Amino acid sequence: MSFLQVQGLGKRYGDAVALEDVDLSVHAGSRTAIVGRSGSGKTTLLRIVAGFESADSGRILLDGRPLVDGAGIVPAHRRGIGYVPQDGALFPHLSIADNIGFGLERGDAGRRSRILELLDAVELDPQMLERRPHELSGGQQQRVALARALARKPALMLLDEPFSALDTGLRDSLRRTVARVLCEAGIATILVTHDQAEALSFADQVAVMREGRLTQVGSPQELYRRPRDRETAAFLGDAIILPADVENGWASCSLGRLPVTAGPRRGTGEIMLRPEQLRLVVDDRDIPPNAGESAAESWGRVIDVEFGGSVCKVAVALGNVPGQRNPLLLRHSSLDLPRIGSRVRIHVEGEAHLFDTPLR
Ligand SMILES: Nc1ncnc2c1ncn2[C@@H]1O[C@H](COP(=O)(O)OP(=O)(O)OP(=O)(O)O)[C@@H](O)[C@H]1O
Repeated sequence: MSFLQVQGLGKRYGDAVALEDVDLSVHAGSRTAIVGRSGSGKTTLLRIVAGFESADSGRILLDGRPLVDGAGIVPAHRRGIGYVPQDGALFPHLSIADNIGFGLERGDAGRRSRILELLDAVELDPQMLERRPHELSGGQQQRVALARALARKPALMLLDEPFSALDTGLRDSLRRTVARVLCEAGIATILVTHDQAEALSFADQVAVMREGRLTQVGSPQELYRRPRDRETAAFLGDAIILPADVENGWASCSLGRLPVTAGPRRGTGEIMLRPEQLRLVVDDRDIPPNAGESAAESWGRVIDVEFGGSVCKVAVALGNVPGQRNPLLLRHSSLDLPRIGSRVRIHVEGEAHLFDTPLR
């Protein structure tokens, strides 16, 4: 059974719809990421679950207990929910020890040892305990914010873009620490983020939010490989989208004849491939004029190369589609980058994905 259930949640600010009929289930001890563009309603959803905002309609149940049900609301401090905002929001006048121990009883004999235990869990040095927040780096402050939110052993942790102000290396390491700490404590977590790579690597359930609605919810693999539509596909990573004629589980497109996950559907529509499904073979020597007619292989000419370190981007104009306006953008190793103007083979691996949109 779901640990957190959000049912038909709605919220307006004046005429602006922030949330519309949002349903979400989160299992005990699991990690959910909510992704979506700026203004799509992610923070509003988190703040209503935390109890900092009220909903106009809908219900929220935590472990079977109603938190929001019509006019009835459990106040934020009675929900047993931890919340870490983007900037950590530490108390600037309190020491690190008192920030972490803020929610713990002052006279409690175990208070000091609990603070030390939390400091250790978030991998901070005990020498920092008497410092003030401004004497810590941004990443260290976010670790303190997490330790403070963990102090009262919440049943659910809400993280609102807690890594977004940090640079990439620090962000990755802090994300791994946070995931480990929450997993060890068995705390169900919802992370809000703009960053698709962060969502896909952190969560075991990803929910995509658009204009106040959850448009698709599923495992990271399912959403990445089987997005419902173009916009979700592009939001979760680079996508190669091509018109195709679909019949009997095969798609005929500018890259040849590809197997497609279409079930019994047939007609003309759009298929999607992820760039890692396309392998570019540099081969100037002997490409016969009818190359590209075989299944899952095509050929083209390199029109641009963008050096990007470990992964580079190669723009290829397909040879068998003279009128094609947009070149394909393929990923390639920096070790054997093709020259601009050279001819290449493109080999497609795995199945193409057909969007849910109706076929013509
Ligand atoms: N207090 C408020 N008063 C009026 N409108 C608000 C308020 N809070 C949010 N909104 C509006 O509600 C919509 C959703 O905002 P929300 O902050 O939830 O989006 P978000 O997806 O978290 O965006 P971001 O990623 O930029 O933080 C936006 O159109 C926003 O302008």
